[in-house]
Amino acid sequence: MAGTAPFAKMNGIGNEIIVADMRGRADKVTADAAIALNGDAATKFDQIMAIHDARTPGTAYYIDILNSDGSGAQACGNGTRCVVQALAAETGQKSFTFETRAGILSAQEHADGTISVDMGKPRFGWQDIPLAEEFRDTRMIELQIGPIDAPVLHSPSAVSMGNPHAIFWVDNDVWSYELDRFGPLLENHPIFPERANITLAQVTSPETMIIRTWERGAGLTKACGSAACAAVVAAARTRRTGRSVSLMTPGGGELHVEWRDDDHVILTGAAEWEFSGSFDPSTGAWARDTESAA
Ligand SMILES: N[C@H](CCC[C@H](N)C(=O)O)C(=O)O
Repeated sequence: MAGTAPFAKMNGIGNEIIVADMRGRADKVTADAAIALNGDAATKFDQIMAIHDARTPGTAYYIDILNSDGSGAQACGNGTRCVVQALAAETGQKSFTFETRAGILSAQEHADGTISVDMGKPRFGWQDIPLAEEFRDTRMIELQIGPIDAPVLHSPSAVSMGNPHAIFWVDNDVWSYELDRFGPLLENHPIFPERANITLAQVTSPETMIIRTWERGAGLTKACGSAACAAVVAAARTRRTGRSVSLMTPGGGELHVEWRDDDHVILTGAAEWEFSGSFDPSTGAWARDTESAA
């Protein structure tokens, strides 16, 4: 055993995040540790953002992202903001370049404490998302749930933000859908060979929308940053909104997404520290730091 590692329990507008400090060590946070931490009400989380030493010149750190079921994720916008806030508090630095399994991304903390993450360029090709079969136009794919002649949800847009997303457009109240019931079926639908994050989006104006997300590997969450990016890109592509949109999320928090003319998608929002502790990255056994005990 390589010894315990420090962690901070944080959230990105309600998206439950554990930032794990794995710098200077060769081991990884295991799926078993993730499942154990998620099984404890005090450390229940949506994603672990494990900060490792850099692998690539020009990047500060490699970030390994785990979902609460122990699976890996390529992108996590809300978690990346938490990582930036933790590192900015530690170092005084405001801008960072990270590597994740989806590639290199940059992020910065602003004077008002909000943080912007450059989530990179969206991808729309069916093999890139990925989908199991060819769709020439992923603005609307054939997929529905509910009675065949009166589907409850149908014809989502599909987008990769490094990770796979399906966005279902709803005209009426986004809260009226049983996403906890449909989420698992859609996440694991055979059309998504790597599963998918499932979002319901209600466009309320060309600059605003409300989203709810069932996350791949994590279930219902209070916010999902990459889903916010996917929803805005898909909404702009289908002329439902412009390219700069504020989103309300189930936790009550607001995110802002801008799909810039250079094709990069910028996610902006807050991050919040809750408490710190140390944990065993192989088992998930943990203890709260006494000075941060509530
Ligand atoms: N909460 C994250 C997304 C996690 C995505 C993950 N559930 C997956 O792709 O497997 C966010 O803020 O972007």
